[in-house]
Amino acid sequence: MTKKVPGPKEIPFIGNLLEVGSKPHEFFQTCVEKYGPVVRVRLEKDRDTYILSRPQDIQYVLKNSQRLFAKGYHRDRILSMVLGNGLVTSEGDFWLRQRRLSQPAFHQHRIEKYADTMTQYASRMIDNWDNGQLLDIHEEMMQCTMEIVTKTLFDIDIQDPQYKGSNLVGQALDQVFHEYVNEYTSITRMLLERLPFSLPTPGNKRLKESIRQLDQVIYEIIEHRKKEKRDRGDLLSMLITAQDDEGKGMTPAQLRDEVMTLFLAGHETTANVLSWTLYLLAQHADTEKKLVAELRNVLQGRLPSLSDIPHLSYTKAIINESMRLYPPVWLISREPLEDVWIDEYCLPAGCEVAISQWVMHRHPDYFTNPDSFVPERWSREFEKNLPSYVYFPFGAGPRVCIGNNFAIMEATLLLASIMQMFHIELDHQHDVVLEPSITLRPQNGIRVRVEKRNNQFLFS
Ligand code: HEM
Repeated sequence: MTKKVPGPKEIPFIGNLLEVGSKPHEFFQTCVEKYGPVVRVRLEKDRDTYILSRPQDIQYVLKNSQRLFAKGYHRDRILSMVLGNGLVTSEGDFWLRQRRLSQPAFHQHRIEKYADTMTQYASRMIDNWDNGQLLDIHEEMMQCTMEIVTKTLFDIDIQDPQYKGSNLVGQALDQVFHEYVNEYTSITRMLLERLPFSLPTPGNKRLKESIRQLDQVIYEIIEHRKKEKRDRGDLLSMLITAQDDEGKGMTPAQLRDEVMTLFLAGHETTANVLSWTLYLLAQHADTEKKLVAELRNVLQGRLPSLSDIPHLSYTKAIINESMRLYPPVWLISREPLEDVWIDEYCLPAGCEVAISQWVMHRHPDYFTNPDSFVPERWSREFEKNLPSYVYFPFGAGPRVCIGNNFAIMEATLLLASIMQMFHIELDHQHDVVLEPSITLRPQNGIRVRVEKRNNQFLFS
């Protein structure tokens, strides 16, 4: 016999939507605190959401993410239209084949080649900053990670004069990204999902037009590359040459979907890590001091490189702690393909199972002072004793992030490049607001003043 899953009272027709408001992450956290490890809430018209927060239940869902649980992205029509059937949105055997074909592009020895691009582009960004300048640090991180992903995906430098002003991939991708992510917040997306996408609203028209333009550009590049028949060292070259056991590669449509997916998945997430890390460092002078000491000791004033990364252990602890407090992906959602049992509770096929990094990473059972920024907690001993499936910024199981090593390398190199040259001061006139969209981002950016460190501080 199944027991009734505990959860907050719902209002007819709107369920718990009012309580969720613009802070679903906090609502989920309160539900777990109040009702325990399995909570039922109503956020959609036609199905319940079950929030799970016990490591063994999270393990069960994520490990069985292919056999028993689907990702359920077919419900998000706009996302499906932008990403098509790429790695993030596809399911079952199709996903498995694509994952196997894409995996070699992310092997450590392959992505290590991108380290120089990362520092080079970070240094180009920093060179444009003046001492004392006010800027939106999130905008800077978004631009820099976008340039890095465009170069590593397509071997295109969007600052190169030959690409400037022409209708090229960086601009087209940026346009789609802007229309999709900036114009469709989670609330508008939830409402729009109920309307036909064929409705000629200005937003729909703009999104469709930018996707059309982008498709044109991407298909041209793919065609040109296929004719060129040489490995340019970028991710696209790898995807074009990848073949399955039967010697079959990806069709142009599959390549298009994977390229779009990698661009979107690999760009804003890493920018968010960097923005939140800089935001935290600006509020923790002691941590900043220790970080600068490590950078000074390891780098001696030169730009960081791949071989420095193993020596930047405090930098790594800072990134871990920042992703604990501000996980760039704050929620993983799954849909059971059949009825599943979690203890004495039966979760029906087709419901939503929600697993939240925000909730788990701040869970008081696993982290002392869970809301405090303490990079020192990331000792070897602590990592060894931390139960699995409590800290998972990149997900886990078969659908774990394919770009996790790429992202950590990029975040480390960019953070080291920035912090050895600049001190970041928050602009206290500006409110930083968390926006839990698909990613956890600062809604109106983060305004800061950048102050150049003097050479004496750097080299003495
Ligand atoms: C700090 C940065 C990043 C974070 C926190 C992050 C987080 C995640 C998470 C949590 C998932 C799993 C989602 C789920 O299970 O439903 C995921 C999947 C994915 N990520 Fe990332 N990601 C990051 C950077 C990147 C980068 C740089 C790339 C590519 C260049 C990338 C490409 C992907 C792809 C393709 C998937 C889908 C994998 C699959 O289902 O097979 N991500 N990411």
